[in-house]
Amino acid sequence: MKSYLQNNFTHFIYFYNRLKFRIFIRMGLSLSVGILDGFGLAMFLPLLHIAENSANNDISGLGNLDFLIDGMVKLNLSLTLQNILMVMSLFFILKGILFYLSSVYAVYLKQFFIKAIRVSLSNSLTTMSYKSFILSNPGRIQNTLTGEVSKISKAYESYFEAFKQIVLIIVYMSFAFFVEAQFALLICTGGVLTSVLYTKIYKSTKTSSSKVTKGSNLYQGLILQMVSNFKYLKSTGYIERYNQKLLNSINYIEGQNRKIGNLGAVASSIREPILIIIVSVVILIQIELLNGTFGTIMISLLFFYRALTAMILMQTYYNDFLSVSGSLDNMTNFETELKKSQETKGKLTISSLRENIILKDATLKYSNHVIIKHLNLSIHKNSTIAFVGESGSGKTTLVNIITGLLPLNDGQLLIDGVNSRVINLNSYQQKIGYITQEPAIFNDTIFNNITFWADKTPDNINRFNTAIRQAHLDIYLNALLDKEDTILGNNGINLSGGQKQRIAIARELYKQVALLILDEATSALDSETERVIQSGIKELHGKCTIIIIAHRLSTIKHADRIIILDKGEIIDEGSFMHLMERSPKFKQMIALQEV
Ligand SMILES: Nc1ncnc2c1ncn2[C@@H]1O[C@H](COP(=O)(O)OP(=O)(O)OP(=O)(O)O)[C@@H](O)[C@H]1O
Repeated sequence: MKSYLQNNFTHFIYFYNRLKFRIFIRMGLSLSVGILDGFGLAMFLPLLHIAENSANNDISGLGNLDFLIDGMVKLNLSLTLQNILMVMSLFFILKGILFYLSSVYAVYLKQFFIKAIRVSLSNSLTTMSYKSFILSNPGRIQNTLTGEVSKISKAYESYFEAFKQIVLIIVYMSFAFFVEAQFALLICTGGVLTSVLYTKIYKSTKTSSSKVTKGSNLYQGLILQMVSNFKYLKSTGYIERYNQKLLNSINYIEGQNRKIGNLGAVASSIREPILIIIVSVVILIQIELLNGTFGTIMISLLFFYRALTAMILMQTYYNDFLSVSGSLDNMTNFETELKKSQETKGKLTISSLRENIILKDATLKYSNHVIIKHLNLSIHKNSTIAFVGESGSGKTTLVNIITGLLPLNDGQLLIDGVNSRVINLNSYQQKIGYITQEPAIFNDTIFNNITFWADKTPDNINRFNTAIRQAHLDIYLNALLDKEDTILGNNGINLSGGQKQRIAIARELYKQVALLILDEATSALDSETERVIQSGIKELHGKCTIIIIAHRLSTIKHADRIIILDKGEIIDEGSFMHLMERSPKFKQMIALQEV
């Protein structure tokens, strides 16, 4: 019972934190609708009396609701059939108006709630630290931000509908108690006894709901991997085997969904027969054993009919809520994890790189595994520096530190002498260009891909054309029917590897970055294009700071400095010629490449 209450309280707090006082406005409106409905229904009793005994104007039997009759008398309304019908209609008209307001407010609140969640999730994802991101499950992120949000919408809807029905049950029960307390008490006892039956159904529904959410997270992960590895899976014939994993996952999720559906079917089909049996037994007791009067029982029954309908609805909505409550728990945990995964935000904004980037005694670990060890490095503005070393020596990690993606465990990253911890990293990263082996291509036009959705002003078009020329994309672009408005397709599916890289290079040239990272950037280019790009980069030599991660040592001949990394440490550095002369390791690397 305690955990039952705790669970529901947790959910209420979750909703309250996002809706605040609005929750109570919604509840207040529902309550008012219920009360007006009760008043309207209560008018049936004097109506019954008039019908039974129209000559005799002795109207009583409303129990504690007699004040309604008194109110009419005070307003000088004689208790005629017309007046009673008029007052009753008035109550129902008012109820209709409030019902409308309540429904409109509920729609507004739902939109408000879902929008707040979507905005908060996308903001939190934007400011999530890179380290947390690489340790997280992409399937879960995808599933939570899309499918799960829709389920949360359903959870919200059913939770408040159930809540509303509870309010109505309380209102109708109170009216029934006012009219005939003994009868009401007997029915309630029966109601409480049956609710024990439902506890088990609720519990199983909740368990299955959590399993559906976990299954969906896994399923989304599998889909994402299938899409990104589609070519490999297809060309190797592994796709059928991989598809079997998807099918297993689908079977699991749908098995749980079927269980939830079956439980719902059991719950809703036994509900009415049970309730009718209770009411019948209680009527018999009331009339046969306790000598109750039929008139008051009829009005009580009217309220009970309303209360029982509300109870049936409440149980249906509550079961609906439980069927998606796993999503709500998942969302709560996900939001908490996202909060913990936020990058630390310095305040100082950077407008350009003025002098240098310095690493002082830098150490970075993954768990307890030291990847970069007490490394010292100074990169001067507008110099070109290359990182070389065997696979796994820490080149990419080092670049990730320099770009502020990975915070150091020890030591300092200084940008123009300022510790990166006090810098607003986003302002620094806005000055960085990054060209990787797998360039980021968006399913949009060439213009938008390169300018990152800039307006087509004459100035921007000029900059775009210059970038296109420098990246040697002009011949390709001119041959296209839609020119710069050509859509590139998902992940640049319509492009060759070399074209993708040239688009990526053009984007960074357009951006006019202060620091350009080339991570094996020319790997997918043919020799001629590579030569052209190299000359483009050479053009940039001295105009911006360039860091190159290259396996092909021929591409870094013109770098000002080459840093040789081994197991996260700098083991040598110097110009190409310099290292050729004195570094056996470098000579060995060159020799291996010439083979
Ligand atoms: N997310 C991670 N969790 C744990 N260890 C990691 C993670 N990412 C990288 N590493 C480890 O850090 C070390 C350095 O990796 P890094 O990618 O920097 O090497 P690299 O020199 O760029 O290699 P390559 O030339 O193959 O790309 C490797 O031992 C790698 O296993």
